[in-house]
Amino acid sequence: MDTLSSDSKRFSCRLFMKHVFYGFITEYETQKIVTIHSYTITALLRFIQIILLFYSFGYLLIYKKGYQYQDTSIISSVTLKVKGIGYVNKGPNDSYVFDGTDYIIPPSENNAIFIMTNFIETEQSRSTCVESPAVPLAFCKKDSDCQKKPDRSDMNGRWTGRCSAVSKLSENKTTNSTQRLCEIQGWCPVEDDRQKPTIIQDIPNFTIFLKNFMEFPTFNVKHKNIGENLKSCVYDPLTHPDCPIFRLSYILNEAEKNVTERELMLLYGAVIRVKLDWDCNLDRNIKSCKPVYSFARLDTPFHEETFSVGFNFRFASHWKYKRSYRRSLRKAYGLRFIISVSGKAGKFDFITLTLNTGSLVGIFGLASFVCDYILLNLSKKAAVYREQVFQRFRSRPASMDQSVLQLKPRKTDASTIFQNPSATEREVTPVYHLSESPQRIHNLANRSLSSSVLGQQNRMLGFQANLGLTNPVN
Ligand SMILES: Nc1ncnc2c1ncn2[C@@H]1O[C@H](COP(=O)(O)OP(=O)(O)OP(=O)(O)O)[C@@H](O)[C@H]1O
Repeated sequence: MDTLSSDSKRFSCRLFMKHVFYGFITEYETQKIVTIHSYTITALLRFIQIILLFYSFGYLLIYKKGYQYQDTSIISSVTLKVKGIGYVNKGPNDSYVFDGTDYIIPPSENNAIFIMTNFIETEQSRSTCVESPAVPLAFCKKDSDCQKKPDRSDMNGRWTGRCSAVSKLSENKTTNSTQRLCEIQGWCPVEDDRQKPTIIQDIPNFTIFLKNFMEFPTFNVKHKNIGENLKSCVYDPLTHPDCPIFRLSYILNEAEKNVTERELMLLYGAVIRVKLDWDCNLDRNIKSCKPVYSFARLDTPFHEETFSVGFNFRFASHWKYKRSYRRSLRKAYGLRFIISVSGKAGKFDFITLTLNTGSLVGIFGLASFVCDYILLNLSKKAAVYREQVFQRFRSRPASMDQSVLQLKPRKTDASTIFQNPSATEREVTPVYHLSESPQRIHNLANRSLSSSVLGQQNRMLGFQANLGLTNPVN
């Protein structure tokens, strides 16, 4: 039984493949125009056509400039210059002034700039001193505690093996107590980053000049973000949208909306992304092409981060005083700006226009496809419409078909569905050779006609018909 059914499946598969193959080489399909008077389907067709017209020609071709060859490769160079005078209050009548050379570290970077907003400074010389209480291994009671201590990466020098007493100010800085810490040999005194930070004032009023030169190599077009006859200005989206000089307060506001976060950014540092986005229509004058500036914060907000907040690093300036080496160590917190430039340029191109128009015409044909599908499969009179739309025409005379009916079934014979669209399995007629005896032809015919193979074949053809490919079988 199983063998029989698997044989029949294989047979039906083979028949189907043969049918498809013979159809492919022997059946030519041509269009037939059928006019159907239906308000509903015509209204639907026009509605879809209007939508597709707006989408394909309005949106894709005109708004998205489907007539242009577009390219996103861009070569660019950015230089940044910050101006502004900051100051640090040391006491009631004591303040230090900081200019660009002091707070920009290093003086020049590629597509980035760091502005120091806060720092901890420690004057040091090479000697021995107690380790910082921030190092957990530093605490001791006697010298022997400091001997054979392991070396750790967070240490500020090398253990000398001595335990020294130092005075310690309480949290509220009112009482003095002593604590014992292991001594180290290194740059002394060690930095204590728990001390009061030195915040540089007036930073939000600084201005930053973003100078960008760029080229679209595909079109051999060069451009810059500085307009002609540009006078001293500061960017404002309404009054000076073309000015490339930005106030830091504007950038900070754009990058971070929360006031507390902004204050913490100045205290602990942050990373800000500045993006220049060019979108140039080269069919117009290149001078009318302006970049769009956008600013966003790249580091994690302080209320979300616990392990490492902000942005900081250390650097030192060295000098020699009375034959001994000295240095000023600075732990610098600040704003790091990363500049990225992206761009797109488009120019009219006849080949692109031709190719895109072809695609758009194809999209436009979707309207008829949808309506045909509804008409032939979902509408009440689908069967009637199908009968009118699909037609099989045989160029051979009917007599020839009759004679062929007398022939023996060949292995290659596929069943044929005749013109009647409501043909059932029983109307599917195989072809026979005359050489067979009438009894054998009768037996063969009965077996072929009742086989599930032809039923399946008809169902497949029905499926094809649903796709609008051939004559359907009900
Ligand atoms: N961050 C800034 N804020 C305000 N103006 C700036 C800034 N950077 C540059 N400028 C001004 O923009 C103009 C062009 O700057 P550019 O650096 O090309 O010229 P410069 O003569 O080298 O500038 P400067 O010597 O003043 O630093 C100059 O007038 C300059 O003073």
